[in-house]
Amino acid sequence: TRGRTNAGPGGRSAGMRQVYAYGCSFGALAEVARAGAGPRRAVCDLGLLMRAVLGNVLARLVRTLQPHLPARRQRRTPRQGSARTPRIAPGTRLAPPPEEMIPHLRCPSLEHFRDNYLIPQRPVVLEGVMDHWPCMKKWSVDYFCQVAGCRTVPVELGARYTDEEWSQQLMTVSDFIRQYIVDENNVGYLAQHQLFDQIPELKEDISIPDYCCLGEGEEDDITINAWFGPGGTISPLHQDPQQNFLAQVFGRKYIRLCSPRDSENLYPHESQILHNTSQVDVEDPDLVKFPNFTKAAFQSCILMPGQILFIPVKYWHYVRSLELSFSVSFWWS
Ligand SMILES: O=C(O)CCC(=O)C(=O)O
Ligand SMILES: [Fe+2]
Repeated sequence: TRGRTNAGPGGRSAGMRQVYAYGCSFGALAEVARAGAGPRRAVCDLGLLMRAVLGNVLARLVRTLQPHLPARRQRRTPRQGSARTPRIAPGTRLAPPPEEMIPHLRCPSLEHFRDNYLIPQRPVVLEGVMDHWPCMKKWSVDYFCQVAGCRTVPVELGARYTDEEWSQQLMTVSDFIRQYIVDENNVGYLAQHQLFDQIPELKEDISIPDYCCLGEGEEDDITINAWFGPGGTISPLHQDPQQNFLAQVFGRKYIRLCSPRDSENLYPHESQILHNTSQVDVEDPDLVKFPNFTKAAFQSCILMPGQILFIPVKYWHYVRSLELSFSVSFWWS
């Protein structure tokens, strides 16, 4: 979850979803009704959407209240001008942390994946696992218009969910496509949405990876999210509480990972809501403000169509789409 609401990026966490759900249900209902969906679908969309959009209201609430709350002890960020502020000559170029390649593997056996990646909690890119999923041939912008055009979905507006101007809006899939996919001047992200519960027809085009059976949880408890957007969407560096298979259907994504063992070098936000999100802009880090960021060890990849990235529990991840992209994530335990 991101600054989003389940456990993902800041805007995306469990508590936020709840508060948001209570606070926004009337607004969501009005939106859905306005969108003109049939009454049964509208009720179904509403339940799903409340979970997705609520994070927004809570985030705003926190931002509004934060200046009025007593100052917290700053553990990680040295105060400007304090003795601990690093002395760096103006113009000195600070080196960002180096990146290592994430290993790639073709259809490993269940045992091999379990012993070498799941148990030691190491990321890996799996190839050849989703080649035969129908989505690989079927899915396109036109197809989504046909199958889901009139359905209402939550869309994130603004570069990052951590930005002041970030917001979420409910709109139909066809409006989203018209405004943010066809028109390349705007960035909108249909992010972290349980589209496959909303539109079961689309679920037939994907499969739950067999490796999920290595977890202790039930298959029914796996959360499947859709991530659909143009090039340039960014999920800031964050961690989620479950194992994740991030499956890339079309488009490429640049992804950087960092172990939870490095959390102290990543300067998580101090607020409860964004505690799973780093304050550092991974691709343009302020190393004066966040000097220990250089100590963090990163692994990265460009996730290509047909590849599935295993992100272990609580592993930090940063994601930027390089072009029109559709990913499906499976959060499992
Ligand atoms: O693809 C993205 O933008 C973010 C995906 C993510 O954070 C997740 O699957 O947990
Ligand atoms: Fe995530």
